[in-house]
Amino acid sequence: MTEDVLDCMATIAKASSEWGFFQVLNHGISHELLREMKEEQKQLFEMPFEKKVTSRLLNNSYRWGTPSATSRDQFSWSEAFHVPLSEISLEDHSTASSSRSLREVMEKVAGAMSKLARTLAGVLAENLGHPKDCFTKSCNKSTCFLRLNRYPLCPFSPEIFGLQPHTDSDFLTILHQDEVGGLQLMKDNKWVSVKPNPDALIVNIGDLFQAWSNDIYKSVEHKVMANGKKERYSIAFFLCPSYDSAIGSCKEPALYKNFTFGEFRKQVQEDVLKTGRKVGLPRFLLR
Ligand SMILES: O=C(O)CCC(=O)C(=O)O
Ligand SMILES: [Fe+2]
Repeated sequence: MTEDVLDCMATIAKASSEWGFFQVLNHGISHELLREMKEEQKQLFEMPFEKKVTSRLLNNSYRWGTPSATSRDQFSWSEAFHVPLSEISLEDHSTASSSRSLREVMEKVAGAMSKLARTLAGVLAENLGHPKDCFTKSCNKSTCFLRLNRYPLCPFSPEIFGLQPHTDSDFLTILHQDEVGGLQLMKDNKWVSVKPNPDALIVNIGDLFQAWSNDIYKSVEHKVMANGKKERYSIAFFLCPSYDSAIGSCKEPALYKNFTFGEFRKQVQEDVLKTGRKVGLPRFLLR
């Protein structure tokens, strides 16, 4: 490996420890493809709400806001399609069949982001002395998913979130945001805005990678602020393993109990149901 490559790998590892977030340039996903994706995404979301809710589009993957919210501060002013990669190309039996061009573009974006996510996860695993594919082996097309997000302009901004503060329940996320802005991440107890850069993709470490790395890499809280003037679009790829995958710590002494991704998801869902909030990793700490 050349010195440049080693430097780049060290920079990725440092950012994952200190920020839990970084941006990548020269990521191999063309502007043209990302532009086409946004166009398709716009057309999809421009359908009437009624149709999005009832017509089983993209295998019934439509979600809006926070239907269970009981107060303004629990609400997310956004809507999304949340699609496992294995379902992008399936016939969706919807009454308003989503277009073939949308599915084709999604397939391309998913393929490219998946490759990038695996490369980056490989770099971060090797940095801790483990084989590149030691956990991405258990990530496949039915466990990873793509989320298409739309943040409509919001008359109640800035009191309302576009997306509630959260950490991602995966290994690693690749995100493409448009030029509007609004994404913020937590650094040293302060919210920091992630300025849109049309050439960059955003990468963030998820809860599973934090547990596996024994807290060396950080799964950092982030949120999206609603915007009173402009709607915003983003697309995210989530690198997830199968539910039966064990997420042990790769170092001793381990900070976390051994748990499977399925157990983690179940606990998150129970906490959200009971308290309205995800607790996440602290539930699995050994002491
Ligand atoms: O839209 C964004 O910028 C962030 C999306 C996000 O955090 C998520 O989908 O988990
Ligand atoms: Fe997120």
